[in-house]
Amino acid sequence: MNKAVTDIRPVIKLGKPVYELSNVSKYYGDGGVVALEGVNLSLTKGAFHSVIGSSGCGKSTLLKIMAGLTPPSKGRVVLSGKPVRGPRADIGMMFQQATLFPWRTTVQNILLPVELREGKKAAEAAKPRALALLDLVGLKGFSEAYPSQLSGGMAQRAAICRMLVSEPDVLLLDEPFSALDEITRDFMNMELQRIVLEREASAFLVTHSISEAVILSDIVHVMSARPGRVIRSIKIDLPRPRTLEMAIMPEFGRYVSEIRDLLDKGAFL
Ligand SMILES: Nc1ncnc2c1ncn2[C@@H]1O[C@H](COP(=O)(O)OP(=O)(O)OP(=O)(O)O)[C@@H](O)[C@H]1O
Repeated sequence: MNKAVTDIRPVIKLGKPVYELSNVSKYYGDGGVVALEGVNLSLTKGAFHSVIGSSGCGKSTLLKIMAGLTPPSKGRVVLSGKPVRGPRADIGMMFQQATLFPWRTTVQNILLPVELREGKKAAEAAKPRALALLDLVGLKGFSEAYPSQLSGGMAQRAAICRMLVSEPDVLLLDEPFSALDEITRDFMNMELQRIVLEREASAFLVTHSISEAVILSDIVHVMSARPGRVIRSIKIDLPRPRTLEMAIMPEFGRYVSEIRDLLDKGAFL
């Protein structure tokens, strides 16, 4: 048996914990599908965390539980000292597809969460913030454009604005750029890093890509195959801001092989 896998280390803490998951399990149906079993995670304030694991190991389930979209069958999820029992304004989410409503303009799409939560007046008041966010993501001048007039990368930038408009402390990202071509995806990842650093937000990214996890994260959590558990949390000691050129550094290569080794062997034990 691979020694690294049996050596389950406690999660490395970088700063103040903002999210705490204790012993979280999730069973689907009448308990026939054990998606997660005893997951313990601690996310630190202002840090970029990612979770990687084989297909079906429970990554999206974990994210949905963290977002309050589905309850855990067992265990506790606490964010900023308060249990997560449903969607909250301090949690921002982004998925693989931008899912913008085609009949709303870009800015109307961005303001939708505010409108749904606080009404039309509050959404109108938040418009300058939405326009500033469009500027931040390089979409200045596209506020009145409809989704059909945006490219895939532009639509995902608009989705970033929609996630940020409520000024969440935590960003939960479920493979947000995996539908984009590689060049756009690399670029968007660097943009994401810039935004997260600028806003001092905490981020949690679900990804299938080892290099994406390493280039973006302070900590990479490796999950076992179903039922998913966090088998190892690896601190990535590369300087910030990260650049795509860092992928040729020997340390980068070492992190990638360590994670690949865990996924090849340990994650399937
Ligand atoms: N609503 C549901 N009802 C029943 N089973 C479910 C449900 N959602 C997920 N599952 C099961 O739970 C397990 C974990 O699914 P999940 O989508 O969380 O995995 P994942 O790691 O995100 O997968 P992928 O990497 O392929 O997207 C899978 O076996 C899946 O079939």
